[in-house]
Amino acid sequence: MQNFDAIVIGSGQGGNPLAKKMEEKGWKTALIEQRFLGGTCINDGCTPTKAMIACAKVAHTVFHSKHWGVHSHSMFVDLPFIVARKNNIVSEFRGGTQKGLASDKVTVFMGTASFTGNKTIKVTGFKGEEEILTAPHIFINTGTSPHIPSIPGLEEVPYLTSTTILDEITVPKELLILGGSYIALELGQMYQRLGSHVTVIETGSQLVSKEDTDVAAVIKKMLESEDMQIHTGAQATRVYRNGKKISIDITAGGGKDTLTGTHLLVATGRTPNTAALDLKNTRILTDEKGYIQVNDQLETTEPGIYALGDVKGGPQFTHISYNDHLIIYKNLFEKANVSTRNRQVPYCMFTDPQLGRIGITEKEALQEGIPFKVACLSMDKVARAIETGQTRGFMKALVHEHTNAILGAAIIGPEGGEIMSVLQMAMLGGITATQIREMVFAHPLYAESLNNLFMTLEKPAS
Ligand SMILES: Cc1cc2nc3c(=O)[nH]c(=O)nc-3n(C[C@H](O)[C@H](O)[C@H](O)COP(=O)(O)OP(=O)(O)OC[C@H]3O[C@@H](n4cnc5c(N)ncnc54)[C@H](O)[C@@H]3O)c2cc1C
Ligand SMILES: NC(=O)c1ccc[n+]([C@@H]2O[C@H](COP(=O)([O-])OP(=O)(O)OC[C@H]3O[C@@H](n4cnc5c(N)ncnc54)[C@H](O)[C@@H]3O)[C@@H](O)[C@H]2O)c1
Repeated sequence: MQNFDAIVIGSGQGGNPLAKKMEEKGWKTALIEQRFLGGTCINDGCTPTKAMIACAKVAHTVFHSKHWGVHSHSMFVDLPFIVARKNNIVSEFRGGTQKGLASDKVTVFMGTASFTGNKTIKVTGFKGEEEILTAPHIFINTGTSPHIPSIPGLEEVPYLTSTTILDEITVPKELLILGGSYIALELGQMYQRLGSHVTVIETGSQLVSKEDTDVAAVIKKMLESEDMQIHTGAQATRVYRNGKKISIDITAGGGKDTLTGTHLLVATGRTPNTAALDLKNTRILTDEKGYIQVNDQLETTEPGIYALGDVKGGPQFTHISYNDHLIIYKNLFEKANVSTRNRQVPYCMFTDPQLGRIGITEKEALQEGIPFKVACLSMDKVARAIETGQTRGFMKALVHEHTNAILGAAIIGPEGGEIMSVLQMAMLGGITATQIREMVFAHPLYAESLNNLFMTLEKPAS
């Protein structure tokens, strides 16, 4: 048995910085990882997808270059090169994580962690070798994996997930995608731009179900304008091999249809990595889906054991996992009293154009009975967007009816995530819509149009 002051399970976006900081503070810290250092974000999530999405944008720009008066006569997509470029970036980031942990002298165990008691953990290495570790403080950062829905026949066809598809070196000719949210739309548009014919099948009545209907409608229109086929309100009832292809029977709008493609990507959400942890040997409780229950300071139902990142449920983003580690660290080492309550949750869907989001939606404001007004500006009224030839999308902000405080925003447009961050900062600092309407921005930035966005509160844009 090896004794530590702290054990971190999972090399995720919260676990790595927390392990390093605890070691720096003199706590002897172990970190256990069963796959790759760096977790989902670096190895299967943000880094590889955003690296490949950048290539798809170049392909799209070259393919449509005549809109900018530039003619390119021959172009082809070199997917093996794109995948190799992505792998190099991933390796570099993974190597950086490894170096960082080593330089801070965190003891890394490669293997799968499971609890044998409340504060004892067994690590099973890749060759079956076992180590027992114990510590008074344990931090679970084991993340999530692709959720595979139970649809008749799905297990009999060779489906792809967001992890496996990224290593395909041939562009799928016809790509069927189950799901119509972040992963489905980012990867769907990416493969469409790289040369696939993409069909999205979403059970919900709209894409990106959490967003307002006008936001979802604009995203659907934008993707359809790139020839993606989108079926919403569609229930997949059966999946089967059809010669060399895969077919899916769907019911939608009271009718039936069969969709066929060469490949199938399942992007229907994530499931928490808690099964292997053997939590039954502890007093840690999970919810019905397996997510670990925590209080607003991220402590589980077992004192001294915390959960951070996706495995605790709630918004699943890298920056939230990172912020979780700050909450835990500050409370433990700086005697702070910070929590997840009222934390800002910004996010950006990296379609092109992007969807940048912060604060509440119109749907939520109505549910909560908050008096609000809506500022809305189409991207084809934004000078910078007209100049760069990227006029799809719109800016929308919810403003408090009486105080003019900004309650939330959705920016669909070029650099939508960056523009959203300007509003996020305003929300944090209590800067009102009136102040932004009159603020001096550099011309001609996209953000400059925040002046015009808030002018629409007095006079809607024509
Ligand atoms: C395709 C895709 C794209 C994404 N894009 C974005 C994006 O653009 N922006 C964004 O903010 N978020 C994005 N996300 C979400 C983001 O990746 C996660 O929210 C983020 O990685 C946080 O993860 P985490 O810290 O909870 O743990 P993770 O990064 O998931 O790490 C958990 C680690 O724990 C290990 N582990 C699990 N069980 C055990 C065990 N029993 N023993 C030892 N080790 C174990 C796993 O192998 C893994 O390495 C994306 C996700 C996906 C799948
Ligand atoms: N840019 C980003 O920040 C980014 C990018 C990718 C992923 N992520 C994170 O990863 C997580 C997972 O993303 P995701 O898109 O897989 O999941 P999600 O949970 O956001 O969406 C899953 C979608 O699949 C649909 N669905 C469920 N079962 C279905 C079925 N049988 N057939 C068809 N559709 C079905 C749901 O209605 C839902 O719209 C998200 O929570 C997100 O936070 C973030």
